[in-house]
Amino acid sequence: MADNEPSGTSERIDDLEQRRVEAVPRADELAAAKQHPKGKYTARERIELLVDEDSFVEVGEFTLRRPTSFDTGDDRCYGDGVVTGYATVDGRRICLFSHDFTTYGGSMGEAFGEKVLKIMDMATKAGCPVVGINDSGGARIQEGVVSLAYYAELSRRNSKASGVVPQISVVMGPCAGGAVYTPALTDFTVMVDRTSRMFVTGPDVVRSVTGENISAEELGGAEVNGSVTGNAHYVASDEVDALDWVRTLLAFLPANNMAVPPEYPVLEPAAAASELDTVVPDSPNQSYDMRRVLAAVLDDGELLEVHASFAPNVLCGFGRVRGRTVGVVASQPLRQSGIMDIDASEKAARFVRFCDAFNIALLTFADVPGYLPGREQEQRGIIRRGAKLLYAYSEATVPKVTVVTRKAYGGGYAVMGSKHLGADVNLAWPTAEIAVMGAEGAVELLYRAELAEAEANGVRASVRAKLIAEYRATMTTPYVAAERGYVDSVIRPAMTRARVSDALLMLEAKREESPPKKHSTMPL
Ligand SMILES: CCCC(=O)SCCNC(=O)CCNC(=O)[C@H](O)C(C)(C)COP(=O)(O)OP(=O)(O)OC[C@H]1O[C@@H](n2cnc3c(N)ncnc32)[C@H](O)[C@@H]1OP(=O)(O)O
Repeated sequence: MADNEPSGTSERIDDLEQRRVEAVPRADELAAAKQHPKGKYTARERIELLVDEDSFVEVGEFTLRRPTSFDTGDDRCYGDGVVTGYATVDGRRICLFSHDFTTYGGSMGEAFGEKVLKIMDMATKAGCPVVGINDSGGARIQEGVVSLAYYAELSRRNSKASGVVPQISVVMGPCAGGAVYTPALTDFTVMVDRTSRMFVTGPDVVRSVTGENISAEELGGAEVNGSVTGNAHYVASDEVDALDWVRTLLAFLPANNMAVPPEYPVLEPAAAASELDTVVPDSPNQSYDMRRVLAAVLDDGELLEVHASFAPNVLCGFGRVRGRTVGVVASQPLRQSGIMDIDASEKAARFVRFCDAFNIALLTFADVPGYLPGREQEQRGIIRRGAKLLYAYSEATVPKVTVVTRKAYGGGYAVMGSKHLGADVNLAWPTAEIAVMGAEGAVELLYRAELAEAEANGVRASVRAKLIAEYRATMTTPYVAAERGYVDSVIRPAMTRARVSDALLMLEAKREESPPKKHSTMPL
């Protein structure tokens, strides 16, 4: 034994304490000195902001990287650029990892990769959510192919854990190259305005390969990933806001796919039920805010929106009805009249599949004039990509309750939680217009000859108005669908919360089996 090595028990304990000081408080002090001037928290501070006080148990704080043929490893430090462990959030267990940008730029090498995989495996076996806080320069250059291997391994773990435990990524700095695929494979990604960047190749590479000059913010900032690409589910104003959002999100979710979401005390909605009787305007061409409907249906009117600024023509988010989590998919007539387009379809499909995987009942509100027509959407693949939502609803076996508030035209009717896609309870307001298309378009198509004759006689406007009124009275009502049982009940809007909550209670123990298969072949 070397002279400076501890021999007795008390010396060994002292030695442990010294090592711990070096691995944790001393490392944090150095990290804070680098991160704070940039307006960023350290890896452990971020964990402390996320989890319950004193609940974090670190795993692998004494990990050291192995020397490589490239260097001697003299600069090695404990932890190897990532802090891993488990903790509780609101008393419920989570596993987490948090990149330490101040150690080798938070880049992933072998020891780092092993730590992350270990915690992922632990979460999957223990059945608890995983939160990954990303702030990294990507693959560690000194460790070459080994670091690439760990990215691939991590993608495999993400895929294995998908649908088993909720996976949440928080991007709080750079996230480039292969590193972006872990957030992409997780269920939710949170970015921080102006400090997060996520791109496959950064501006320098873009410039050298394509000659294009583009800033990092424009290429992969939080704003662009939140509203254009849809990679970010929430854009936080700062790091504290990002971690608050994750805490709120976790409170809606079950620990794993075998568990049910946590139950909370029942809260009354934020708006009176009677307000729903006046939400839908008399004119079918006038919009209204679907959030007003949700305010009178959900507990406390609370909706935790995901993808709020991406495809805002459909709202997706978590709320509660009588203390139980529901996944809300709702047309938003305020934005593009709530029409279904590619982004809206993919956004809602992903959300529906998440809810189905994690036993979260689906509550759909439809006011949708159909699928968006036109060259741009057709050429970008609205057929294949629009089919994703049909697929997701059809595949979902959780309780599904749908309310048609106004328009449910054409493919929009079918896709927004219709009975034919397996919804359990379908309700409609008396203002519902369930038809192949709106009255104006239908009359132009059906009465071409009559309208031409009326035109010749100088009475086109009055004939057209009469035909539209007739079509509305006979075709665009909820009663044609109700007669056939496609709608279970036409209800007074003010009764919506009561009827939705009764339906969800009735469906609480719903069990629906799907035929055995290896996996589906959904249109990706
Ligand atoms: C399958 C996976 C494939 C991939 O991940 S390929 C992508 C590989 N990564 C990259 O190309 C990004 C390389 N890094 C960068 O571009 C920049 O460091 C980055 C992330 C934009 C951050 O820039 P700054 O905030 O200015 O910080 P900085 O450059 O001074 O870096 C801070 C310290 O971190 C180090 N670092 C950053 N990325 C690293 C990496 N990948 N491997 C090893 N060390 C890395 C960097 O050398 C610097 O160290 P030091 O403080 O000078 O000792």
